[in-house]
Amino acid sequence: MNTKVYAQGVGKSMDNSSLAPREEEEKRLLTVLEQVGRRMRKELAVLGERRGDVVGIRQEFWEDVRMNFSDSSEVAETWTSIVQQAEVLAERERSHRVASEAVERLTKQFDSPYFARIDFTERGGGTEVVYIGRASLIGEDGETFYVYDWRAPVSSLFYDHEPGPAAYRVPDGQIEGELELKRQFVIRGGLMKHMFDTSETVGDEILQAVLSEGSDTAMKSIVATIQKEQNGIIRDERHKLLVVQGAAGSGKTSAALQRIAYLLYRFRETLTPDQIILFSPNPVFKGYISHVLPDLGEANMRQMTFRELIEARLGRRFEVEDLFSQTEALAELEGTAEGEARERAVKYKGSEHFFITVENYLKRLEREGIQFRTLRFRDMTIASSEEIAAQFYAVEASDGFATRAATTKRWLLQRLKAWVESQMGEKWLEEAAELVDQEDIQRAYVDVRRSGGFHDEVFDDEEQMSLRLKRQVAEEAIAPIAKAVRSYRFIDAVSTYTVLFESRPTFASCAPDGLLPQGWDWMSLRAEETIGRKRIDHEDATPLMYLSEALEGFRRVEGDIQHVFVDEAQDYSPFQAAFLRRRYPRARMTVLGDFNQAIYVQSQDSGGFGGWTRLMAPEATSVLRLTTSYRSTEQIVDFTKGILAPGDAANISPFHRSGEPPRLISCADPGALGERAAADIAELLARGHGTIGVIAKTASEAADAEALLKELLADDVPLTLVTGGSAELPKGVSVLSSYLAKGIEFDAVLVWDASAKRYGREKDRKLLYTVCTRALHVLHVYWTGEPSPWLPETEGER
Ligand SMILES: Nc1ncnc2c1ncn2[C@@H]1O[C@H](COP(=O)(O)OP(=O)(O)OP(=O)(O)O)[C@@H](O)[C@H]1O
Repeated sequence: MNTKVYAQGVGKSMDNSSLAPREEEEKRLLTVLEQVGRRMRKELAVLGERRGDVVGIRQEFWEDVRMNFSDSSEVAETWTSIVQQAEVLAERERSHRVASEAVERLTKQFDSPYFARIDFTERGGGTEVVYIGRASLIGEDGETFYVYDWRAPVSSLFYDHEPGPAAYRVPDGQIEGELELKRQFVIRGGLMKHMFDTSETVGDEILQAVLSEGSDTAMKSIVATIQKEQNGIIRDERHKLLVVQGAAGSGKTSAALQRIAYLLYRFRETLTPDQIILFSPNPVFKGYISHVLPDLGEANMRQMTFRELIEARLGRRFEVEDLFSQTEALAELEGTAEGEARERAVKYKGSEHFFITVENYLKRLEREGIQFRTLRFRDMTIASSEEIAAQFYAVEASDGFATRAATTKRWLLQRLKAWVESQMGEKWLEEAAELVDQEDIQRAYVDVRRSGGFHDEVFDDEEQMSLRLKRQVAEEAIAPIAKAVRSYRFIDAVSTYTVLFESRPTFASCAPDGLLPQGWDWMSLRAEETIGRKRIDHEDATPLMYLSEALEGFRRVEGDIQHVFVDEAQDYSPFQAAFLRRRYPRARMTVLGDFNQAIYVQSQDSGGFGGWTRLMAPEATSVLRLTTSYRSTEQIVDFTKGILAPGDAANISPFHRSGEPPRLISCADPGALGERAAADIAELLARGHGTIGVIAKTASEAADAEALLKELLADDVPLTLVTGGSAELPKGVSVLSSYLAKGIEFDAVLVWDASAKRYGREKDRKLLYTVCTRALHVLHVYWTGEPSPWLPETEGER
């Protein structure tokens, strides 16, 4: 590598003959900062003015509103004046927000306006000097580009090329030429700390420096050090489906977030953050990555866990098992016939075979077979399930489920209305109306007045009042039914689903090979036991959700989403992958995962990835690999590779950053383990490691570990038990389960009890790998009794 270093610091040598470029760059930096300062002054003035406006309007809001409720026309006028005043306030608040965002951006630009410079000579043209930063900076003339946004087409030269012949893509083609110079800067607080000329795509020194820093409780953006292969992922516009297999710590999540920022910039006219959705593994991870986009000056995309999706659809009426509980239940049943049957069911219900079966079943449901719920009030039938079915199936099948369901919904709402009218003479209603309180009578009175009642024929008006009252009472009585109809609950998706496990011929006729899966009888009994009792096994949740959403029509559910990102994709079953594809029919998909971290039974048979790569046509699909692990030191990466089977570890290489070897520590008993870990924690904190993760296998072991450590550590040590409900990663020492550690990282990781008892089975190998790869700088592995057979032999302490 050929690197010129212009200042002491991260680099090794100082090149005195090159001070002139440094002076030149410092001068230029001042010019840019001056521009930033000027813009800042302007925006601050606007901000002050708007703030004043907003405060003023808020204070005087009620003074400027004419309040008069003496009659209905006055009420209307009062209402209009409130609306007007609120609109003025909203408008000022909007421009206040725009100005305050600009000030925020400029503040960041003042700190570090750019991180790179490239000199590019276009073929047949002159040389252009381009500075690249997190955001662009354009002069007041509207023409001078002081800084280009890192996402501008020309900026990709920096990430993709070394000096020499180079090219970059523009929307209508490609621009070719010669990259004359590539320079990197570290600017902090407006001061030039370092400056390098480099011949590598993105110079090693800066990356080294960035990676050696301590980790934080929130993820950082990698904009200044994006690597070429990551840039390929970030800027891909050609493929509808991007599948990234990347080693632990290779920057999959980072690349995904940078890609979202890129897409929001590139398609800013048509794409908004709420049209992008990212599926995260758990709430802790959600919090962990939620600062990256705002830091890049973009609003966050939507983020959710698959669990939240399931809960939203099924959680209100059923107790739905989650993936962790399923995993722990399977572990407990291991070796029993029951355990074997359940594992078979989990794998089958996550398979493509089952997905096709459900799809075929849906085709059949186009003709017949959907189960509907009878609408009933007390013992009166408002619409029977047969009538609803007849209505649903009367709509042309070619209109699709969405239209048929919506038409049926409208019909049912009409039916409810008619039913209310039909009840006017009924005794129950008369009685109920007599019990009505004063407030309701008042409402009926206002209603009658509004519709022009209360004139001379007093008798008639009274009758109208009574009718109104009764109507009101009847409508209130059936309000829950109307609400259920509006949210399509007249379709009984659960019963429709269970038919598949009640009727052999139905299942067999839908299965792609006409066969029942092995263990169908067990699944059938299990469905009766669980679903019949309002409990849903995790393996049934996605198929059920699929059926339920398909019967309402997916377009209605989430038709507007344009990009779906799935992180930790190896944890999804092929069924779930195919489901997401159907759920977001118009979306492009970016899917990132690592088959070496596939720790759940539901996805193990697919090699962790099979389900994703076949979702779209091969020409629309790109499968990429990231093999360099940036997170951990060379010593940790080499060690963790040793946990995997040799074939699986073959494609992982560390980024050359050296650290201390992992420590393997055998302890006499749990008490000794606790004492040793507590002493090590105190030492690691004293050495300045800001985030320490104590990772136990299960949630209950994590709770025990935390209780023990709390006793042993001094009171002022920041120690937190991170649970499934935690939304933020705390500073200091976090104690958590292996499942929650997915996707996040710590300066130091202490693996709590890596004994053969805990991590002894083949299935535990990838889990142990996942846990150990969370470490940036320090890794300690403790156990009692026999160590896990997956721990590699090292020369460390035993
Ligand atoms: N180009 C880069 N420049 C600087 N840091 C990087 C770069 N790529 C990755 N990193 C750092 O490496 C670490 C791991 O990145 P990230 O979490 O995105 O990896 P991952 O592939 O999603 O990991 P895992 O699968 O293990 O969860 C992070 O600290 C990230 O900041």
